[in-house]
Amino acid sequence: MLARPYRSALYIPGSKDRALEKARGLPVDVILFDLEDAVAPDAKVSARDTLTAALADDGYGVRLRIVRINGLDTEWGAADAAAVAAMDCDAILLPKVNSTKDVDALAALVPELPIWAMMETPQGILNAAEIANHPRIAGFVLGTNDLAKDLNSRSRAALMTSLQLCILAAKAAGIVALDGVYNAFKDDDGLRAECAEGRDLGFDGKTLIHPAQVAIANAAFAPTEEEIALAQRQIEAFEAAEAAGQGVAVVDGRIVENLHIVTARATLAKAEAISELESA
Ligand SMILES: CC(C)(COP(=O)(O)OP(=O)(O)OC[C@H]1O[C@@H](n2cnc3c(N)ncnc32)[C@H](O)[C@@H]1OP(=O)(O)O)[C@@H](O)C(=O)NCCC(=O)NCCSC(=O)C[C@H](O)C(=O)O
Ligand SMILES: [Mg+2]
Repeated sequence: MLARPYRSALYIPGSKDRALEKARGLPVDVILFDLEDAVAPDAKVSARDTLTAALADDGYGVRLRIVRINGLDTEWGAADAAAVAAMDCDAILLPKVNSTKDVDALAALVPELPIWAMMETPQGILNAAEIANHPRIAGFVLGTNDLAKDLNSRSRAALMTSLQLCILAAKAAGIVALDGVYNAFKDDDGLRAECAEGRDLGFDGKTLIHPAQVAIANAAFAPTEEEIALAQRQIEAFEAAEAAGQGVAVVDGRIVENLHIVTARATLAKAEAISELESA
């Protein structure tokens, strides 16, 4: 069983039939079916039924299906959670998680599904390590719009400490971390640059708001052909060095040790997982 890729995670308003239909044909790794911010208050209740029916019809193939509910402190949250518990989906996403108590509250309502946490409040960021270690938590999704609002910040640079705290917490706990959305959905160059930055920081993928963003994220978070070729050469060189009783190999003038082989094997496994997903 290969590790699943998380390069692209597209939000789809749970109230929009056309978008729910369109998503069945999009090459995304993850779908974030939204009942929260993408759905207007007067459509919140009917969106539950729309989404339940869409998921029952299926057609989403191997994509990971995650449903974002409204907060449990809202008038819709508890009923959303009960509805999602009965939906045909893979995980539930809780917005504005401040502490493990919020996760406990959802876990009590939804006993089976893995829980993902929106990391988008100052309190939540300060509690990132504890939240990541909660036994029901499977992934973090950065909510950079809410975070910028609460911090009264005006640039991505100002969010960097928060992004990195979440990545540290996620890596230490062995869970997935997805970067926030890029709001200017017609600015491909800007998205490409932000995806590259997110990849360099260590995120597993990027959350998206429009189908036109999918290919850019998929390319940015996949190993490049050069990275794959280098990983193969590193493994070959290291195995040859080991056979000759050496603990270190040299490739392209750089040392290659056991720890680099761990990264090289992870690169190949990710490339294989992507290839398997795309041919499914
Ligand atoms: C941003 C949009 C409102 C733009 O919509 P629209 O003007 O309709 O776009 P297009 O006409 O270019 O759409 C072309 C076709 O693509 C389909 N479409 C559009 N968006 C999606 C989507 N997200 N998923 C699936 N399909 C989509 C349209 O139906 C058109 O199809 P067709 O009829 O075949 O041509 C819109 O993209 C949108 O609503 N996006 C989602 C917004 C959203 O989910 N927001 C909430 C999540 S972001 C967030 O909350 C972040 C976080 O919490 C934080 O704090 O940061
Ligand atoms: Mg948000």
